[in-house]
Parts: sequence; C-alpha cells; structure tokens
Amino acid sequence: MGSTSDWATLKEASLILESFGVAHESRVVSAHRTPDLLVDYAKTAKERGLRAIIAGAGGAAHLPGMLAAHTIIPVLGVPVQSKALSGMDSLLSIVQMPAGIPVATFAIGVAGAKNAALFAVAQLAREFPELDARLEKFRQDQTDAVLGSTLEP
Ligand SMILES: Nc1c(C(=O)O)ncn1[C@@H]1O[C@H](COP(=O)(O)O)[C@@H](O)[C@H]1O
Repeated sequence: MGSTSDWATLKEASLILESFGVAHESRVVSAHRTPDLLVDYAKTAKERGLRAIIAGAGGAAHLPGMLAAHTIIPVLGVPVQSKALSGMDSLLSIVQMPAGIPVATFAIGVAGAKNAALFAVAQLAREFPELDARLEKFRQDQTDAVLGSTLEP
C-alpha cells in the first residue's frame, strides 16, 4: 500500500488471505515517497516467489501502475477511498492503464480490498487445488449467512 493510512482498507485483504492460509506480506511502498524502493520491490517480486501483488493506494494512485510497469507478476489494484474526492481520484488513477501494462482494478475501498484478495485466491487455486474447496466453503457460508439473516420488526 502507498501509506500506513491505507492499512485500515488493505488489512481486509490481509485478513482474507490469512483465513485461506495464503502466505503473504504487507508492505508500505510508494511511487512518490519511496520511488527507489518501489522499483526494487517490483523488480525482485518474481525471484522472491510472489504470485500476485495487491496494490492499494489513494488519491494520485500511481503505485499499482508503476509496479506493473516494472514486473510481469499480476498486479491487482485497489483504489483507497480518499477524503477529498471519495476515491474517484484513486479509481481513475488506477483503472485507465495504457494497453500493454495491465492492472486488474477493483472497487473503491474495503469491498475492493476483499475482492482483490478473493480474486488472488481464485487465481492461486489453479495452482494449489486445495484452495478450491476453501473457496466453495467461503461462498456457501456467505449464502447461509444471508439466508439465515433476519430483519428487526
Ligand atoms: N497514491 C499514493 C502513493 C503512490 O501511488 O505511490 N503513495 C502514497 N499514496 C497515497 O497518498 C495517500 C495519503 O497518504 P498519507 O495518509 O500518508 O498522507 C494514501 O492513500 C496513499 O496511498
């Protein structure tokens, strides 16, 4: 993520990955504030064995695109909800990448963080089939929770 202030959003991705038993790391890396670290992080991602990078940032959210520019590891972009423009700035900074450097862009805020993690798990499940059963269970639990919910009179 671009800043520690994004952690409230991105920790939701971390919690999902943890619940699926997917090893991951949570780091602050910024295209603007730590540009050299960003290049190093992206360029060493493949040799360190990363399978995906969930990159969340707000405002002028150049982080996902710049990571994608420096690695062929899939980058999943999460627009963090900004105070000034409610995350529309983050979304538009991430989504409209030039052809050739893809960033898979998710919804603004916590929903996007959760779905980026679930998407990463779904991708990993092609390589680690035991994750399939956990994804099926996640979906079933979710359905059961909705069907079992009651409304206050
Ligand atoms: N968008 C970026 C990048 C980047 O794109 O590299 N680095 C930091 N930021 C964003 O600045 C916002 C405000 O950061 P602070 O709260 O630290 O001032 C955060 O949402 C962060 O993602």
